[in-house]
Amino acid sequence: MLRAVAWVQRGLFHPCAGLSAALKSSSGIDQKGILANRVAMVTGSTSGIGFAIAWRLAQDGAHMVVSSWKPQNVDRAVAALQGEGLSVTGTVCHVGKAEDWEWLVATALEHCGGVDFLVCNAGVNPLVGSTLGTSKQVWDKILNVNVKAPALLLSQLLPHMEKRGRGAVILVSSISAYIPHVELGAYNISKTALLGLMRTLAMELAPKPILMNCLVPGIIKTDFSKILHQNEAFWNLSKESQKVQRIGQPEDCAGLVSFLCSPDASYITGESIVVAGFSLRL
Ligand SMILES: NC(=O)c1ccc[n+]([C@@H]2O[C@H](COP(=O)([O-])OP(=O)(O)OC[C@H]3O[C@@H](n4cnc5c(N)ncnc54)[C@H](O)[C@@H]3O)[C@@H](O)[C@H]2O)c1
Repeated sequence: MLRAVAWVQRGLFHPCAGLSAALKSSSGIDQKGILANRVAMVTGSTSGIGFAIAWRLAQDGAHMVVSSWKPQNVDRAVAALQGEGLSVTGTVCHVGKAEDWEWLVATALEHCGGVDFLVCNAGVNPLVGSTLGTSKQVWDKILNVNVKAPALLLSQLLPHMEKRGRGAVILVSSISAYIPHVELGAYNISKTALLGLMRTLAMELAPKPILMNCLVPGIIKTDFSKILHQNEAFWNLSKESQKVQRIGQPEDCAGLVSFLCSPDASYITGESIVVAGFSLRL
């Protein structure tokens, strides 16, 4: 199986040994798996949930566009996927910066031929504290990265996605949209807004071949959630409502995203699917 990697930097294009092959593999040659011949873009995909998703989609045959705001992390993620013989293009993108997501879209179009699946995973929470004590600066950061960036990135990408036929967008929300974590107010609100964004776009995009769904993770063991999963009192309390008696792993989220991108999910849109070891309906 031909697999390839390219590492693309803004203003400085590094055609490493695999680039021409990356173009070939993104156009479908030698790719195998349920997502073969498709291109998937995951934001914030150099660690945690985003990386697990990128890994899984690549294992399932997609050519991956991985990105994050730190070049060294992109480098590491690309090398890890490449080490498994998977097909990947990596570039730096801070999703809160318009010039970065414009570059991300241009890179995917030029070097991968387009995008079929967009997973808006990058998210921030710079604040632990009172909601009404949140500064304008913090509100701006949280809403820019967590809510506006997915909408604006998709608005750039959508015309190109439609042209390629069936596509899927998955927004990564959070269980805190349903059960707000105390002291994470602005973050909770941003993740609730993502549910609204998904539902609205599912309606607006219904005539197009693009499916819109939300992944809603519970507590998943990553650097991002350290503040929660390393807090013994919090975890003991969580276990009481948690049905599956273990903390979630990033990989627990990845299979669902692969399914939502697969032809088996072609009649599913407008859904928010909780991956939390419990159900809000129980
Ligand atoms: N871990 C959890 O318990 C949990 C629960 C619910 C929702 N989530 C959501 O899942 C998503 C991923 O979180 P994670 O736990 O994997 O965190 P993580 O810290 O392990 O990974 C976050 C990734 O996003 C990247 N990133 C951060 N800010 C960025 C920016 N401005 N532009 C581009 N990339 C950026 C980081 O470099 C990293 O690759 C987030 O949206 C988070 O809100 C996480």
